Order: sequence, then C-alpha cells, then structure tokens
Amino acid sequence: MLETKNLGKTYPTGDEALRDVSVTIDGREFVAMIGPSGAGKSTFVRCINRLTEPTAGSVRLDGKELTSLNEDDLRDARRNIGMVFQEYNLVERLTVMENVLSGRLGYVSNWAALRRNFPPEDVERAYELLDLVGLDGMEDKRVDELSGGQRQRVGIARAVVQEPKILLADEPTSSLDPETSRDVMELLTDIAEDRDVPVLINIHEVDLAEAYADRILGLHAGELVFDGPACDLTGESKGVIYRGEEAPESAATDPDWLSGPDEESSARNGSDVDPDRLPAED
Ligand SMILES: Nc1ncnc2c1ncn2[C@@H]1O[C@H](COP(=O)(O)OP(=O)(O)OP(=O)(O)O)[C@@H](O)[C@H]1O
Repeated sequence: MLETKNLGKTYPTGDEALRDVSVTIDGREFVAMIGPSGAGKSTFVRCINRLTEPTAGSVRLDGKELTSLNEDDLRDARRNIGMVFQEYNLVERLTVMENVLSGRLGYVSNWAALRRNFPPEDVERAYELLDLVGLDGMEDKRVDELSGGQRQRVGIARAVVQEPKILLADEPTSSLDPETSRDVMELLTDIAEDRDVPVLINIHEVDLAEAYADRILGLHAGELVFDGPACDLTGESKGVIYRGEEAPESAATDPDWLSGPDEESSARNGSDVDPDRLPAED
C-alpha cells in the first residue's frame, strides 16, 4: 500500500509544486493523475521514489517511510517501485533483453551485474514479460531499432521484472500516437489486474484516463482537488481541476471532492536526487 500524507514540494526556485497531497493507493487499482500543465503531476510521481526530493510530508510504502531513508536503504526500497518514463530511459545501444534484465540489477551483486550474469530464473522471468508485453522473439534486437510503442513496452517490462509493489508511470503515453497510447493503457490495466500490483500514472489525455483508470486524482496548482472513480469525473469536476473553479456546494458531503489542504504539514529540507542513481535508469 502506498500512502502519502501532506506531501509537499517547494523547488529551490521558490515554486511550490505540491501542497499537502494525501493519497492512499492499494490493491490492484489503476489510478490516473490528471491536471493542467504545471499542476505538479510529474513532481508527485517523482517524489514517491525520491527522484525529486519532497520538502514536506511523508511517503510510506507498505508502512515503510521512504522520505527519511539514506542512500543505501533508498536503493533497496526502489526495488519495490517500478517506474515507466515518458521518454523510455532505455540504453539505446543494448538489446531488448539487456534492457529488461537491467530491471533486476538491484537484486544481483555488482560483480554479476558487471558481467551481466543474471540467474536463469531472472532470464526466464524476462522472457515471460517480453511475451506479456507483445515483444516475443525480439529479445536480441537493439533498442535503437524499435518504434516508440515498442520501446515503451520494453520500459514497462523492465519495470515489471523488478516485481514491484507499485508501478509508477510518468506520462507514459505522451510520446506515442493515439492507437499506441491505447495499447499501452491496456497493457498497464492488464498488469495491474494480472500481477496484483497498483499502477499510478500521470497523464494529459483525460479521455484515456477516463477510459482505463479505476480512479482519478485531479491536481490543480499543486493541490489535490478531486479523488474519485473515473465515472464521477463530471464537467464540473473538470472545471475545478483544469480551471480552478470553486467546488460545488455538495462537495462538503461528497467524499469524491476534497475540501482543500489540511493544516498539519511539516517543512523539511531536501535536494533533488541524481536520476542516474536509480537502478532502473542505468
Ligand atoms: N526542477 C524544477 N525546478 C523548479 N521548478 C520546477 C522544477 N520542476 C518543476 N517545477 C515547477 O513545479 C511546478 C509543477 O511542475 P510539474 O512538472 O510537476 O507539473 P506537471 O503537472 O507534471 O506539468 P506537465 O503536465 O506540463 O508536465 C511547475 O510550476 C514547474 O514550473
């Protein structure tokens, strides 16, 4: 279970990108975070694995606080968090299989990693995932020979081979054409269901979020202004999320509407983490 409490991020420039965002994600939920450009969607997703350091609040994964972990413990904790990136973050000159297996780097010794010596069960798992993402038979192709959609499938297989407790995706469809975007959303839905792992994505295309996600989180100017099932996302709620309109009066009694930040945030200093240190991005 992922739990953020009063999560906040103020960048060194003074931009307050997130304020008091409290969210719980559990089970095999497929959750989509939407909001206008600059609302803080990427910042939220990246604060969970501390690719961006939060400056207030807490992030717990299965009860373990992540914001206070030292570098070694953070590296271990990140094995439990799969991450899919907008621009794939693959190693272009390596093969599909090598990229997928890089998702297991956090589990093997440095020596084995250097020699790319992965246990047979990891290789078997990687083949199984290539099959799942529709890249069966493409294991020896270099990534720079693949289309965008195929690359994103490699990125997803690499994240899932980690056997994460949660899968995060930072705008996974924004570099893809509409049809490929739908394929990727379907794949993420299947993964949430079949692998019993919650998926949290941030996404610009509201229609895709509504079509595939179980639950929508709406951010406006760094604040969570909607949290509810996709079927409850009305024109009014979109006005609140995208134009900062006032929530309707019924919001006070409706659990899908959030009344605004809670007062108990605690300030904490931090700096951005070098993304190169994340094993999945190597
Ligand atoms: N590295 C940074 N340094 C300073 N400010 C930043 C940094 N990254 C993001 N911001 C600011 O934080 C706010 C939230 O940005 P973020 O990228 O999280 O929003 P977003 O909702 O993901 O936007 P988009 O949909 O355009 O990607 C914006 O005001 C942005 O300018």
